[in-house]
Amino acid sequence: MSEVLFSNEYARITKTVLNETVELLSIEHEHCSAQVSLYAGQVLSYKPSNTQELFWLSKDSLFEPGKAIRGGIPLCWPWFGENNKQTAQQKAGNHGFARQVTWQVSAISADETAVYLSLSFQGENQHSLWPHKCHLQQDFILGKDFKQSLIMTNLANEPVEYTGALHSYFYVSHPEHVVIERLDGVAFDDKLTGLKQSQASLPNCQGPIDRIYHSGNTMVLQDKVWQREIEIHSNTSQWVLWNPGTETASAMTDIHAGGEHEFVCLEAANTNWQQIEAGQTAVMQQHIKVHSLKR
Ligand SMILES: O=P(O)(O)OC[C@H]1O[C@@H](O)[C@H](O)[C@@H](O)[C@@H]1O
Repeated sequence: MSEVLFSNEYARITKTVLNETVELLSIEHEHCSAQVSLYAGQVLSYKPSNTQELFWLSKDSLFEPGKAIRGGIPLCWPWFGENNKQTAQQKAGNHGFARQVTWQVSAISADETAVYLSLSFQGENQHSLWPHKCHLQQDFILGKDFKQSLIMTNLANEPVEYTGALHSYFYVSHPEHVVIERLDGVAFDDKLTGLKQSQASLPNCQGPIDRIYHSGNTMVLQDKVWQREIEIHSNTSQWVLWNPGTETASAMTDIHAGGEHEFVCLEAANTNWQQIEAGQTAVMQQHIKVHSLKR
């Protein structure tokens, strides 16, 4: 079942019901096409015209209540990874609840440059470790480039703390053929060994790899076989680089066979607790540009 949500001379946006939990928006514009799930408020696809897909989506991804969708850009919020405030009595799943709730469309428009889409979510008592009242908005500008802002408003009467990430799964020819030279020499915490503030050169992005790099500098992910560069600007303090490698991926039911050879996650993240004062707003954002290196 499909319904046209928006249409003008520049763009057309339709909503399709996938199942009882998941509704998908399909976006068509002269400069790009994209797909966004209202469940999880998650971009699943973005394809600038005349180039290939930017994001990877698992063929075995689950689209079920309480499960995260594997691929695109899941939101890790209000905590990234394991919540270090959890206790034996109060357990917290990985990456918070924002990727498992339903978002609403709050605005859509389009002009010759782009589609402007805003999604929102308001909640309270979503998790015993994070019972606060909050409002989230995601603003997307989908044109020749991809822009995403996560706007977090604290509606509680006291300060709240969050960590988070825009967990982008970039579609690549193979992690072995991907280099991110700008991560060379940047101090990182290695989540696989537990070592903090390590330094090492990064010959490619072959998994297993799971690192928190302490840098907010612009990154360029270079795919030597597909001859494309993905340039990512963010306003966050860390970059998380993740690929599970074959052993871990084979044990994950929502990654299709060999899927780990098709993506590299480079996540714009704030992995240290950030405070938002009562009534105040904070923003995590990324701006992604795709360049072809083909002559
Ligand atoms: O399986 P999840 O919860 O989506 O997490 C995937 C990965 O996400 C990354 O951000 C983490 O650094 C990894 O440690 C984690 O394994």
